[in-house]
Amino acid sequence: MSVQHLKTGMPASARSDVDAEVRGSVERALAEIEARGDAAVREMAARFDNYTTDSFRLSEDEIQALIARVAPRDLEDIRFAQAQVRRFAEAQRASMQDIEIETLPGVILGHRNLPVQSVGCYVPGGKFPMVASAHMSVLTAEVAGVPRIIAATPPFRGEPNPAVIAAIHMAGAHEIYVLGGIQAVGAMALGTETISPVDMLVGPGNAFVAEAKRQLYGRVGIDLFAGPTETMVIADDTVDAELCATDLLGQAEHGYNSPAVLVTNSRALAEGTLAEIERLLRILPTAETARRSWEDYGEVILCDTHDEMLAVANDIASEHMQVMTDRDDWYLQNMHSYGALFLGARTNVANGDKVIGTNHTLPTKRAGRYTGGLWVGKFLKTHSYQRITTDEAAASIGAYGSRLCLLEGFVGHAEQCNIRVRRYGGRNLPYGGAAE
Ligand SMILES: NC(=O)c1ccc[n+]([C@@H]2O[C@H](COP(=O)([O-])OP(=O)(O)OC[C@H]3O[C@@H](n4cnc5c(N)ncnc54)[C@H](O)[C@@H]3O)[C@@H](O)[C@H]2O)c1
Ligand SMILES: [Zn+2]
Repeated sequence: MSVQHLKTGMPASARSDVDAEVRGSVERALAEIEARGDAAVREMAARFDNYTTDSFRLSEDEIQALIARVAPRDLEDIRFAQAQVRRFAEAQRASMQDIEIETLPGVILGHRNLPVQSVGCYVPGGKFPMVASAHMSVLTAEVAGVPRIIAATPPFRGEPNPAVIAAIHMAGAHEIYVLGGIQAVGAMALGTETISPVDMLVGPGNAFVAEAKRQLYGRVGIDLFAGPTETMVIADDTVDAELCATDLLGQAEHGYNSPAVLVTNSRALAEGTLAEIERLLRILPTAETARRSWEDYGEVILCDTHDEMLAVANDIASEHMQVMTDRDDWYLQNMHSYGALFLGARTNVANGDKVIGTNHTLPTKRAGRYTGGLWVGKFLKTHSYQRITTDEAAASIGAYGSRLCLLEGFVGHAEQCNIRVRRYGGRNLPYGGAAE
């Protein structure tokens, strides 16, 4: 096997130092919010976002005034994107069925998919006002039937961003708060004097937001670990360096810590992409952050074979996987760990981020090994129920139950079964042996 790095990012030890620092600040900030509620939230909004207000919650009048500032074309585009997200989410919802079956005569087992009762959607907006994240969290929760949906988004350049607020409102949020970072997710999950706590937190965010959600997990549910954006391009010589460089930088611009990785079996494409990236970084208006991401986290990995490329890709489990090869379908069949796949040169991550209809909130930091992205199913809880409808079933399954309880030493449990065997059982048990 020959897998060769033509470019690497910062070493793993430096990355884990960064993680440890974030972990510490989040721990301290959440403890403050828990202890002092709104006062702590207020101080953090002033410190991290330089933002003060009488009420972090927007009134209906404030929401309408912000929406009135959005250009009609922009509102129309948001409506279009939301229609695509809704269409796919509704089809996914329909794929989840409640079931009820008779597993043995007189034994009925079933499950129901029930929505979480209240969710807090984080809509990021420190560096860019992320309009699309509103559809992904709020609208999807709405399709799932969540009765209370609240959303928080940071001020952008000192005030709530009109397009983001419009998208959150149009997606169906019931309460909107102008709050960012740890103070937003902390306040929604822990509750304060003015915000009643939610059952679940969802949505992407920077390292502070993702870590805060991770620490709050257990106290509340979370969708997944959706931290700083990552992208991988898997390409062979069916595509050119300009396309690969564009796709890598397109996502590296998210922040200073967004890994972008090229995996290829073509040395010419690898070297060409490195050169193209340098050229594009001289003209891309967001080059300042994209360059930092590329220098610290960018990688170019040269393999001999597609099998090696597949193994590298599954191991890194990148959030976005753009596949542009002579065998895209083979990758679709064989990839097992990733956030979402983008297949073929016509497809791209930006469409997936903003408009095409699949959810853009996706697992990062290798969480793709154990979860897919946010979807309507994440807002639904699958609860089982059971019912015994005949005397014979109560006695027969009870005989098994009784013996299996005693096998573990649970006499009280066994008695729950025995009392029913005595009450409902005759001597003729249709299955299983009689209790002694
Ligand atoms: N995984 C996904 O699905 C996905 C999707 C979209 C976006 N993203 C990621 O979301 C992130 C958005 O990041 P962003 O920063 O622009 O917006 P953000 O809204 O996530 O974070 C902004 C907040 O961070 C807080 N903050 C900033 N510096 C801080 C510090 N030193 N200490 C404590 N708090 C601090 C501030 O309160 C601010 O309100 C990007 O990293 C992007 O890659 C991920
Ligand atoms: Zn993106």
